[in-house]
Amino acid sequence: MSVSPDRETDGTLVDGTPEHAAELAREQAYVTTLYVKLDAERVEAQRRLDVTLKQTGGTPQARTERDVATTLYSDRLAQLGSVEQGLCFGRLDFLPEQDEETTYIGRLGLFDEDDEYRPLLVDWRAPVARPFYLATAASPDGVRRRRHLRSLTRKVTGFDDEVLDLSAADQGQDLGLAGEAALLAALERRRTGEMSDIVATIQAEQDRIIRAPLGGVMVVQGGPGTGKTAVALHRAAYLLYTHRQQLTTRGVLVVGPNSTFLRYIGQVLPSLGETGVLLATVGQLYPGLDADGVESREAAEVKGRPVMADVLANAVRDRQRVPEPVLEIEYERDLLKLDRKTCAEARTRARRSRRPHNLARRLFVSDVLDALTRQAARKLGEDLLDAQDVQDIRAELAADKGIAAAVDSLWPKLTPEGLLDDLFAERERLRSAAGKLLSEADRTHLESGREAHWTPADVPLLDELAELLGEDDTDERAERRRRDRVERAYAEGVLDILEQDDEIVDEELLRVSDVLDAELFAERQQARSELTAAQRAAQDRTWTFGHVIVDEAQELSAMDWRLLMRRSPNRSMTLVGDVAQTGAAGGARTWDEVLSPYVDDRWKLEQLTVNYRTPAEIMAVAARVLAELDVDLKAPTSVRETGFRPWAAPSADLAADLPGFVAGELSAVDGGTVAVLTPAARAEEIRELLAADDERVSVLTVERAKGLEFDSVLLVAPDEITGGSPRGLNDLYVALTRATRRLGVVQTGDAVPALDGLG
Ligand SMILES: Nc1ncnc2c1ncn2[C@@H]1O[C@H](COP(=O)(O)OP(=O)(O)OP(=O)(O)O)[C@@H](O)[C@H]1O
Repeated sequence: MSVSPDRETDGTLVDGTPEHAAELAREQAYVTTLYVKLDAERVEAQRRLDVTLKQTGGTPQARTERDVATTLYSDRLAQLGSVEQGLCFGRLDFLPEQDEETTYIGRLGLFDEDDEYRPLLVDWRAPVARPFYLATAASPDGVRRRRHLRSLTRKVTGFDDEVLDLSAADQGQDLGLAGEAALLAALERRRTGEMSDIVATIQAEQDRIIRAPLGGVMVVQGGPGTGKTAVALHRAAYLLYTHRQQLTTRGVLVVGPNSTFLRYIGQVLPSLGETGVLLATVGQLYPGLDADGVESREAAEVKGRPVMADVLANAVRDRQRVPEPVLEIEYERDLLKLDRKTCAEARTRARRSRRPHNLARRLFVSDVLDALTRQAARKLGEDLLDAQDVQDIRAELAADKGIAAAVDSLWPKLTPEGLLDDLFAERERLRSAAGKLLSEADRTHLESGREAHWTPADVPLLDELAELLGEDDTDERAERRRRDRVERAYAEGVLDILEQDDEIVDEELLRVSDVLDAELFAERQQARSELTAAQRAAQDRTWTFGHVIVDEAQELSAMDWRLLMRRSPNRSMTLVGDVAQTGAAGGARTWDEVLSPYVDDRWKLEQLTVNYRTPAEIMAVAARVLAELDVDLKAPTSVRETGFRPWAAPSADLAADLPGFVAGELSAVDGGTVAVLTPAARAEEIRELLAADDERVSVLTVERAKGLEFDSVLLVAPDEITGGSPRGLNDLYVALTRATRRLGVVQTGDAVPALDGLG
């Protein structure tokens, strides 16, 4: 290669030189054409939507066509709107022998219709984009150069090149990073309180997880800051792109630990053009409730134990009673009697049906009515009655309020909420249902933690009860089946019409026949009532998702897992977490323990090893805590150093000292975010202390800070954090690893040995 002042020795252009400026101008020109194309697509999608919306009336077929087209164009418009920022962020140039054209990579695919649909921009999720994330100097996959484009609004502000030849193979590749300059720039930026997407800088170990096959259970274990949350969300976007057919109708569920966390990650998927994902906490997975009540750690732990499934099953059985010894019922100025034996037989038959309580009730009621009818008939003189008379008597008995009340007292209709409320409120009921399954102390926790609000740990119990109780919706279902038949016949006709109409099916969108058969179509049409799959799923407890992603999965209890497994009967799941960060008393110690009841050993473990968040200086402190937790656990390797050493300071008077520490950190992070992490018992006091309304400062317990990150972290009273729970050291580890730049420890009490040596 000839030596040029415009070039580094590896052939990359030197910033500030004329050749660099010329190249930047060429990239700007190309990116400008992409935005012109994007604008044209928007105009066209809007035009088609307007035309569609203007159509009114017509046959049912015409209305259906219109609804399909409206949804397609609205989705398309939303997608085109979401990719404005950083539309194109990468470029691949291939080795001459590859005979491949230069490829530009971005947030969605754009094609040139006038040139045989030549790709102008390749969606990051498309297979051809893969070398952008995977190619390395040692294994270049035909790639000669990878370029990261930097931009601000529609202006290209710069680019970073990597030439993938072997002479570069050992440079800065210890961690196998791709696009190191772009990556470090992304990591250095100030945090805003909302997570950003990482499409431009996904690393190879992350890419393999994002693009793993849809089926089966995959666990992604990784230390703090290794990008588990980022990977989980990008995986959702990838799966929706690659398996749209399967996933748009059933939807994707992403479960997070609390609402603060969901707000933090809420913008990532929309920024990737995906809106059809349901983000929820376990506490939100029981329709009609947003269970955010607070209770003691002990009560939550007991509620999460697997034996609670048996306790609840017993509680339901306890409500299926028989008279002791006879129940007398007044009927038409006479007395009918229900004896223990008759009722016990009816109960056995109903239980043996294995139907849920409210459905088995029909059998019980029917047997009891038969017995009462026989009695009433005998009194009237059996010989005088024909079959119709007997049937009439039965119908009258069935309609009698006194008899209904008597039957109810033996086998009542129950709701999950009513039953759980009674169970925790009435000592005797709980004692009977728990038997030896819970100790007296356990029961006291359940009784004493009663609040007006349902708590997150109540939700899996309510869900379990909903399964045990069932809902007697026989009449509704018959009506639904009738509607289904009509809709399906109708859908077959509509599919034919759509197939023939190119106006309706945009080339960039999926062809209707690719994604729908008549059955699916009918299913969608039913739901067409303006709701997305995610919205419908949120209202339907029995909804099963196409894929379930769980973040901070280590925190879930055994009962939470039972609920989630019901939502994913096909076991298509991605579970991300870190067993070293488990804070919940009933959370996971090992993944095997969590999963073996459901999938035995048929699950796959993937690991993430590089920490993108926490600088090496802070990670060195956290690693000491981790070693104390378990010598076999290895902390992830930090991708960068900041040169800033974490500090510790004693404080005998927090009220006097803390505001000053916070102000110091705020100015040090220059517009960034500061978190004050506190033991739960001090949270209120500290919130009052720092009452000044600065949205850059958050006061959080470690539990609430899980999964979040801040430019600076001030950790108050670490000794109270470690001493505050049986998993105190895990909590300390979580707290230390929330910082992206700075860490300060404010000691109010005893020193914590693992933190010795902080300056
Ligand atoms: N490839 C990447 N490019 C740019 N930023 C990244 C990349 N991977 C991760 N990050 C950033 O690193 C930070 C940590 O990522 P994330 O929160 O997903 O980690 P985590 O493993 O879920 O952490 P924790 O276990 O502490 O919750 C985030 O700011 C994320 O955007």
